[in-house]
Amino acid sequence: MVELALESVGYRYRGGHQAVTDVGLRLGPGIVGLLGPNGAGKSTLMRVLSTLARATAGRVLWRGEDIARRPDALRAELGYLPQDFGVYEALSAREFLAFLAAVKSLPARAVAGRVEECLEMVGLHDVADRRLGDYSGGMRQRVGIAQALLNDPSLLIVDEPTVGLDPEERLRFRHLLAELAGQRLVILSTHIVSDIEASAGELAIMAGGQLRFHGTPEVLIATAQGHVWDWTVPAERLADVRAQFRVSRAQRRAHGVEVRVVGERAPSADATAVAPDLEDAYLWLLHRTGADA
Ligand SMILES: Nc1ncnc2c1ncn2[C@@H]1O[C@H](COP(=O)(O)OP(=O)(O)OP(=O)(O)O)[C@@H](O)[C@H]1O
Repeated sequence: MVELALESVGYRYRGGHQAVTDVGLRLGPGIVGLLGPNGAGKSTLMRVLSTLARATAGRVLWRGEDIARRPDALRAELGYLPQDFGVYEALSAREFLAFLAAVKSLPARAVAGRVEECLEMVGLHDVADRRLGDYSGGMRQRVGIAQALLNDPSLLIVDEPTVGLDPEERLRFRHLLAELAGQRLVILSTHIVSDIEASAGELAIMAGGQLRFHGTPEVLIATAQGHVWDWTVPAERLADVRAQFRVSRAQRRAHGVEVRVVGERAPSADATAVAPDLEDAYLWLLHRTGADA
């Protein structure tokens, strides 16, 4: 049974900075969106879950076993795409994957077949002999996913994979991850709500090193019910409104700027209450837990 359990996990850097505090989570198959603003502690937590850093408090259990005691059991089933994934520019995707498959000790007779399967899965089969140096950002990220899939991992950890991608590549990458989930546990960290909006069945939201929410997007959205308003303001007031209220987005219209505001109460008598979406609910959560201060 694919299960990753975090019990009061904490991580303190050597200099003394407490990056993760008391995180408890139990995760099974499916896509989990790990969402949080920059500096929330996501990357640190991902490194702990990938056995690259050891929790300084609490423990992490993979299939019931402490990963600090038996890191290899998790590593054998882990696919990891770090935030700072780099490729060897002179190699082709096919060569690069074959190289990594050997480094990862895949059985020699299985390497060629598996490399082809992974290229196929990420849609790079037709360009697999091109130099990686000539790949776009999105294509490189797909190579990153392909290498993470080489060992057919049960646990796939992907850290901020859409940073630096253009909107089209971003979309394509999201679709790819959704297709790959199946029986795997995919943990996808991002600070962009739309990255996980369509795919994540579960959300874990961190801010200031702490877990602020864990549950389905629907539950998160329900918590913001009654706290979101549409309000049209003159364009010249926009800066003021932003300074005074939490604005989840603003759209210029012929008669002014339509802003969506989240908050305790209506920003003005002429604002209209509207149904929250995930972006609003995320902003509301950060606000009400004081994480956006
Ligand atoms: N090597 C380090 N030594 C000390 N503090 C660190 C180190 N790396 C990160 N931190 C701090 O730990 C906190 C959490 O950082 P982390 O990178 O885990 O956050 P994040 O949510 O992944 O943000 P980002 O998306 O910006 O990477 C931040 O305050 C960061 O400055």
